[in-house]
Amino acid sequence: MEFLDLPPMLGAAGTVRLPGSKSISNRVLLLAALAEGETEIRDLLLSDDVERMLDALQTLGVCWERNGDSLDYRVRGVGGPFPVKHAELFLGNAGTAFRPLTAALALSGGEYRLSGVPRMHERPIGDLVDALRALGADIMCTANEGYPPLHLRPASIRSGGVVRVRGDVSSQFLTALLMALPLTGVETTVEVVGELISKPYIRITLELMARFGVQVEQHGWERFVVPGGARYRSPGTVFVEGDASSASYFLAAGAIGGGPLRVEGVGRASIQGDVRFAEALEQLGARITMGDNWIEAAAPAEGGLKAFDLDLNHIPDAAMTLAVAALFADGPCRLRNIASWRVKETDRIAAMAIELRKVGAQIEEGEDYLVVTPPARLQPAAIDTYDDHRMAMCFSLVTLGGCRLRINDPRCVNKTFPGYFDVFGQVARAVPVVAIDGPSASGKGTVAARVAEALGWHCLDSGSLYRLVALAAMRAGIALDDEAGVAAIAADLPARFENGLILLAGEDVSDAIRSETCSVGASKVAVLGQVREALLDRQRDYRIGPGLVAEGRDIGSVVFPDAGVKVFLTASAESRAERRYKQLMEKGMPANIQSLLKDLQERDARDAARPVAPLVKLPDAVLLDTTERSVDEAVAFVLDLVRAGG
Ligand SMILES: Nc1ncnc2c1ncn2[C@@H]1O[C@H](COP(=O)(O)OP(=O)(O)O)[C@@H](O)[C@H]1O
Ligand SMILES: Nc1ccn([C@@H]2O[C@H](COP(=O)(O)OP(=O)(O)O)[C@@H](O)[C@H]2O)c(=O)n1
Repeated sequence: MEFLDLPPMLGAAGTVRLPGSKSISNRVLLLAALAEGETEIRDLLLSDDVERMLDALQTLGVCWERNGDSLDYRVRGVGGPFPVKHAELFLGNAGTAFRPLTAALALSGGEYRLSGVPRMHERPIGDLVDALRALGADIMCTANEGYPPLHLRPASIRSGGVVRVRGDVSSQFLTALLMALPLTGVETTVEVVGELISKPYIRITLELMARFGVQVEQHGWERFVVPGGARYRSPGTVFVEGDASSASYFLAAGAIGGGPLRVEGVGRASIQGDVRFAEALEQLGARITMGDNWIEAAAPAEGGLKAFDLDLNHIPDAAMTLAVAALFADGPCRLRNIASWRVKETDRIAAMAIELRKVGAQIEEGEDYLVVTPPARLQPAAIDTYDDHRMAMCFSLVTLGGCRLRINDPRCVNKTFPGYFDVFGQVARAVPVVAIDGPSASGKGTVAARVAEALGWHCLDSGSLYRLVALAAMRAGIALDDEAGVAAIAADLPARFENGLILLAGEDVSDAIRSETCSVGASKVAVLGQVREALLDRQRDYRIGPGLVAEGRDIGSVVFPDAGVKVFLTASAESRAERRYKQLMEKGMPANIQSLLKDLQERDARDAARPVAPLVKLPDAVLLDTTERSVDEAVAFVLDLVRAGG
């Protein structure tokens, strides 16, 4: 499976220009298609769900064109039902395309087949189908009653009167019906059965219908009257607001990661209900400021985020972000009235519970609620995303707790926000890493320790891990070429670094691992792929704020490929042998310069030739040859690179 490894983050701040709203994009496209006249749509969202709608409209005989590579589209409305009367539409997992098109096509007098991905076929549509059947539509659920795929056939529509639709499973059923009803040309009253959920989405629908010339008469949230003789007319140009649900990740990032973090494209003047996510965040203590077209979030003035108990029915999508923000609160947090999560891209309550537990949270899961108790310390984990863009996006916030995280199948974000992880990476500051790689005795350990001290950062001597593995394997009587045996030792190495000492099962082995036997042994176990793999996470755990200086052979290539500064430190073999000789003499350890040189050349050759993680100078690493340079000069050189920002 494809995955994305996110580094631990120190904080987040900056400005993000949001992609267009999915809800608005797909509604505006459908309204523009059904309207009389041409509509210019500016800042349309470019994403999978919108592609599904654009493809479907084209198949149905609606002409549209994109202005070059811009986000501006021109749609030539058909001024009534769709002209193409026979079509098969594949709509992926796009609920915002599937539901409204079902209603519009049911009233278009043609024969249509609508299908999607397997998950789409598990998402209920029965309430909408029932309402449309009550109007006379001929709709068959070809697999399971109440679920896509659907087969629509021409039928005489009994327009007018009252049609009832359930509002307590998905508000998209009501949206779909309202948007399609003007096609009948007759006044129709829609009565909502059950408590309407996600009301703000209905507000978006009504607002956009009004912009296209159809004023729905609203009686509370129970009755809506679509007037007779109403026809959609293009308003000319429509600007798509930024996506308020997508804004939630960045606002939460500002609240968790310091901020201030500003999102542009939504604000006080927004028609999207999810802007109220900002209010929820405010209740957690975040500092929120707002303009007409922007919102900014920063961490509480004092302390961390506060625990919460909130009814989130009005912001079901953005509420997922709060479930992850809860990991940073000062106590258990309750998310209430979120039953609609169960019929979204995945069963989001179940998925959220499983994944939040992976990072250490305690979870209580109910039919329509979730209680999240944050862990004392977040744990790195591989997060499954269930083909759900929001799972992927909201979990990225975990990294703001200084915790690295793997996101499986990260491309699911394409549904609504294709560039999400790049944008997140621009505002979130990764814990910085200086990677120093190079051959034996080139001075990596010495330089790394000095640089780390000067910066006040942590230091990792990765070679000592390979040395420890060799020592532990030799002591356990395991042959150094027994890959599985040595890897098992590496996976469970009882080693600690404390007060400048290196301890193996509590015993000080700082000098023992520097012996020639351990040097040769380390070089041998280092060629084993499984051993390297077993030590990978252990090395990555050293990436802790404010920063890390790590040295070895594959730090810049494998362990921390995203390191901001990469140095390839080297010196001639003769001077390295001489340095190592002096070093051993100072420690009172026996040595012979000729055999040191030979041994060092052999190890260099082994390190450079091995198939896994060989020692190479990467194109993005800066070469530092210290044959003619002192330690002080080498340290100053690296510090200059760090200060210059890599
Ligand atoms: N630029 C340099 N000039 C002279 N001696 C150096 C230089 N860099 C390191 N040394 C010395 O060489 C020895 C080996 O360095 P070390 O940091 O252990 O290398 P590595 O970690 O690359 O094996 C140490 O005694 C160190 O003081
Ligand atoms: N990141 C690393 C670090 C060390 N090693 C191996 O571990 C051995 C000991 O590493 P070290 O850095 O302590 O070795 P010296 O450079 O001090 O001789 C090296 O000879 C390498 O083969 C590695 O393969 N990858």
